[in-house]
Amino acid sequence: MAAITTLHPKTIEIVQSTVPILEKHGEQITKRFYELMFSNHPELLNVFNHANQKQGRQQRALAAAVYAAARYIDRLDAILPVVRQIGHKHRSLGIQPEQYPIVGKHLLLAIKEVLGDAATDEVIAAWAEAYEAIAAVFIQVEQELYEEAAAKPGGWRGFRRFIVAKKGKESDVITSFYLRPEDGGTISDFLPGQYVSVKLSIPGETYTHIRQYSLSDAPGKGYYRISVKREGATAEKPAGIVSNYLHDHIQEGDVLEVSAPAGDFTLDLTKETPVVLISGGVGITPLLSMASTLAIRQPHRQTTFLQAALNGRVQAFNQELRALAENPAFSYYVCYEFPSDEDRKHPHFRKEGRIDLEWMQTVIPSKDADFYFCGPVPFMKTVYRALKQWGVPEQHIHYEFFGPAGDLTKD
Ligand SMILES: NC(=O)C1=CN([C@@H]2O[C@H](COP(=O)(O)OP(=O)(O)OC[C@H]3O[C@@H](n4cnc5c(N)ncnc54)[C@H](O)[C@@H]3O)[C@@H](O)[C@H]2O)C=CC1
Repeated sequence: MAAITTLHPKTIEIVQSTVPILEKHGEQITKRFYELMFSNHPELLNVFNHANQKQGRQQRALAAAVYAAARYIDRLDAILPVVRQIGHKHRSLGIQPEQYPIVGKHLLLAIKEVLGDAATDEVIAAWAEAYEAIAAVFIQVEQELYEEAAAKPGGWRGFRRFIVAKKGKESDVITSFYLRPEDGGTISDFLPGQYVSVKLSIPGETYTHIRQYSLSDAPGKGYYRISVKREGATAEKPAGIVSNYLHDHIQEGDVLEVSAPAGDFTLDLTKETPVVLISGGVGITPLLSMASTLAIRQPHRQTTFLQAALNGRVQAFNQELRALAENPAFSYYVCYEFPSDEDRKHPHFRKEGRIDLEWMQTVIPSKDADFYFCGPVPFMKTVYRALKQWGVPEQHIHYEFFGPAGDLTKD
């Protein structure tokens, strides 16, 4: 476990008393931070997701993480679960200890610039010290994760070349890629719910792109399967560069660079408690891996799977879930927001519209269960609030954000 540096009480006092001021300017500071850092270190654009930058999600996530760490600066062990979650992502991206001082330097420059006179030398020195302590915790946790991933049978560091052994359509918008290592070696096991990072050099793009995709099949099959939604352009964001490239240009026989599996949104297979898996759209991928693993490892464990999709055309893995539902311990219910006449004939179709607590209570046998969910952020907010309202304790609520973490308690 990470050894945590003890800071001077004065430093702690200055940092904690300035958190609210920095928070007020939070996104302005992190936006400026990224601008400054990328102009001095454009090579870091190979690592950071440019789309999340443009939408401001990365800025919000970084601001939230830094200020949370600063609030707990006198007891950093309280934020270790968050550090581990971010550490998994960093490990899959290949973040290195030497990148932390670069981030620190530019973060302080941005704080100085945005706060102006309020950023006295004393304040900046306290933040520099605090940042170093926070970075030390991240670096140590990440080193442990690198070692763990490399030490596993079939494990590796960094990226490994995988051949697309099979490409298959799962719905109008989702396509699966079955990946086998080019070197013909073994691949490490993973926990259902984990993801891999995929690194791509796309013709015409200056920098490489890295994206995380959940593994959608059970472990132990000799391949990794990712299932990618084609991200079309919307009012909020342009079409996804990577997802469209994968759909349109990556074919069977092509090579992708892939990280070892990572992530802490995982199903606890040592427990026997009932499990409820709730998916929205492409958020089904980690949950299907959990359901498929349960079928192999704990077929007797009571499992309820709620699948929300806009309609049958964009609904993925219908056949796989119907096959799983042949097990009497596995109940499967489908919720379509806009069902077609054909969709209404689906044997597991139970609800039209959006998922809500009232319906959840009619199909989920008991709130005494472990709940896992994943889907678009508005969907996750709905599910999270419903579970809280129902009285499900926080430790039984598990969820995963695709991309930078957000806050489900805020609108
Ligand atoms: N965990 C995450 O951060 C995830 C993010 N996404 C992203 O979200 C976007 C949309 O994903 P799609 O698969 O196209 O989703 P979608 O637009 O097909 O919707 C999936 C389901 O969520 C439901 N839904 C949407 N808003 C809801 C709300 N407020 N309350 C209850 N249910 C709601 C819809 O009715 C539908 O059944 C994509 O950009 C995707 O990458 C998707 C899945 C997981």
